[in-house]
Amino acid sequence: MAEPTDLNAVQAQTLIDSLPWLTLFRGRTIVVKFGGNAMVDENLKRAFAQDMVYLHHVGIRPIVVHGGGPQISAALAARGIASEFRGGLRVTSPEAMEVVRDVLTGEVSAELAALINEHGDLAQAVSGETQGLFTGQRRGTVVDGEAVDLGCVGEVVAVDPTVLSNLLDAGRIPVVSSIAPDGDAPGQVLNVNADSAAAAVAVAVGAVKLVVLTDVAGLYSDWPNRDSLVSHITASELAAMLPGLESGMIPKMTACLEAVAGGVDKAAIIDGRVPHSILLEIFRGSGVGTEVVPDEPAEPTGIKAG
Ligand SMILES: Nc1ncnc2c1ncn2[C@@H]1O[C@H](COP(=O)(O)OP(=O)(O)O)[C@@H](O)[C@H]1O
Ligand SMILES: CC(=O)N[C@@H](CCC(=O)OP(=O)(O)O)C(=O)O
Repeated sequence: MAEPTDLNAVQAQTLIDSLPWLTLFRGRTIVVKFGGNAMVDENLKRAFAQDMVYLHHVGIRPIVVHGGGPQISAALAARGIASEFRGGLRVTSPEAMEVVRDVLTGEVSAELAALINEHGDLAQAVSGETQGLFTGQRRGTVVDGEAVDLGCVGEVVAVDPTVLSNLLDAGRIPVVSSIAPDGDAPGQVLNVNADSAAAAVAVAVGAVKLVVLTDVAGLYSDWPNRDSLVSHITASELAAMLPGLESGMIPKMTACLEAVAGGVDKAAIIDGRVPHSILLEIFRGSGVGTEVVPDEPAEPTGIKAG
């Protein structure tokens, strides 16, 4: 009988190394945010769909929340509408809102669900408008101390996770787009940043982890130099760093903070340009990008360190 080759041994070790993580995450819900910038490459989209199917088949309950910033900007440009971002959020006129909704729910969600469904009838696209999933509220932002009106932009102020838990219980993979009905103006919808929507979902379903795939390796403390990647940061360290962050990292890191503050064990920003990076994030002890964890719990009263 042939001796196992080194490659065989490495492959077997890789599988067995995932055992503790399979045990830990089996039956648990993980929310995965797939950013629009990581979504521009066909092969990456296909690899992402495979990863979601893999997680599903090993007994993890993935929920996908997707972005689509570059896709929305392209669709607006095709209609002669310029894109403007303030504090990482798109200024959204009522006319632009129609395009945002069409792109996110009509194109991006449908495409991601179809890619997953090439592996079986698994994915179901839903938006914040589906069965009362999200209730939104208009929000502006503050840039350089000045209040900025963003138009039809909102945040998720309430989540009814029933539609998501029903889908998960039925063995499906929900694919969520970040459109929310305006709770204060019936009939109107709001454009919600997808990182922020993903955090709201993660908290509402009691997810064990929020993983955000983007087009950088993680959070750099020396942006834009990219010499020092932050691999591990606590909630209070991140809160102190937030006011100095720029553009797309503002909503992303705010979302990580909201997720861990809301009871999610860990939020991770990882490089969506690396195929299957999410499998490394989930099935390896050390993360692959930036992990955000809650502050260390205070030492229980009455017990002294030895
Ligand atoms: N400190 C930072 N570390 C890493 N990326 C940063 C930082 N500050 C700003 N960025 C920018 O944030 C971008 C990611 O946000 P965004 O473009 O909204 O991505 P996504 O489509 O994945 O949500 C990066 O491509 C980078 O240009
Ligand atoms: C209010 C706001 O900025 N909404 C985002 C929604 C899509 C999104 O968040 O996409 P990414 O994850 O690819 O950035 C937008 O209009 O671009």
